[in-house]
Amino acid sequence: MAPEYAVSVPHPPSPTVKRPEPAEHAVVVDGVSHAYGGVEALCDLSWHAPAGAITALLGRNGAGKTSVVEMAEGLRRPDSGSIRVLGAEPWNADAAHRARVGVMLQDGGLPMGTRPLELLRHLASFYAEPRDIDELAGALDIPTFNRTSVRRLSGGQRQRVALAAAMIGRPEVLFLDEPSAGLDPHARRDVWDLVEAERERGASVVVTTHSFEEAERLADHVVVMNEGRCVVQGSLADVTDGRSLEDVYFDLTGKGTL
Ligand SMILES: Nc1ncnc2c1ncn2[C@@H]1O[C@H](COP(=O)(O)OP(=O)(O)OP(=O)(O)O)[C@@H](O)[C@H]1O
Repeated sequence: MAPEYAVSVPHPPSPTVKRPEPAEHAVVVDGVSHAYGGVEALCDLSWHAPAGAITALLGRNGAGKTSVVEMAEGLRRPDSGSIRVLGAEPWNADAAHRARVGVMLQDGGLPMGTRPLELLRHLASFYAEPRDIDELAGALDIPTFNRTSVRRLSGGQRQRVALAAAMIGRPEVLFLDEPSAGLDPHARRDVWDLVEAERERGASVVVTTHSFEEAERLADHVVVMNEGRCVVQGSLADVTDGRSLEDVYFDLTGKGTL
C-alpha cells in the first residue's frame, strides 16, 4: 500500500523517470480503461504476466482480451491507465524494444504474396541472432506446404506461419492471440510443445485462449476477464483450488456476475 504523507512530498519523481517494474513481471496492466466510440471495452483493468512463465488470458467474446493485448503490443493506446512491457510503455517504445517482443495476431497480418520459408528468411534477416529457420519451420510442418503462397494457405497453415514469424527473433515476451484455434490435433500439440519450449528458454508468454484444455496444459498464471475487467488472476492452482478451470470460469463469467 502507498505510504500516507502528513505533508506534501517536496520533490516528486519526474514523470520522465521510468520506475523499473519488479523483475518478476514481464507485463503489467494497471488501471486501464478504454472506449471505442460509446462502447466501454476496458474498465479499470489490472493484471500482470509473471516473467519466465506462460500466462493464459481467458474471457468471453468481447471481454476485451484482444484490445488489451494490442495495447501491450503497442498497436493501440488506452484512454487511461498504464501498461508496461519489459518496463517500457509499448506505444512509445523504440525498435530495440520491439525486437524483444514477438507478436502473433489473430488474423495473421502476413504478407499474402510470399511463400512461407521465403517470408521467414526475410524476417530472420532483421535479427542479429534469429532462430534456426529449418528447425522452427520443421517443428511446425511448414516445409510440407512451402510451395504455396501465404494467400492460398489454409487457415491452420497460415496460423503456423504466423507463430513461426512471432518466434523467429527469440523474443523475451511473446503475445499469442488464440494460437491453436482451428488447428488440427497434431498441429495443436506441435504449437503447445513450441510454446513450452519458449518458456524453457526463459521467455514470458501471454496466450489468449478460449480452450480450457490449452490453458490447463500450458498456463502457470491465469487471468480471467469479464466485461473489460479482471475478475480473477493467480497461479492455475490458486485460481482453480481443486476445481476444474471450466467450472471456475463459468462461475466468474456467467451473465449477471458483475
Ligand atoms: N476497433 C474497434 N471499434 C469499435 N469497437 C471495438 C473495436 N475493437 C473492439 N471493439 C469492441 O470492444 C469490445 C472488446 O473487444 P475485444 O476484441 O477486445 O474482445 P475479445 O475479448 O478479444 O473478444 P474475442 O474473444 O471475440 O476475440 C467489444 O465490445 C468489441 O466490439
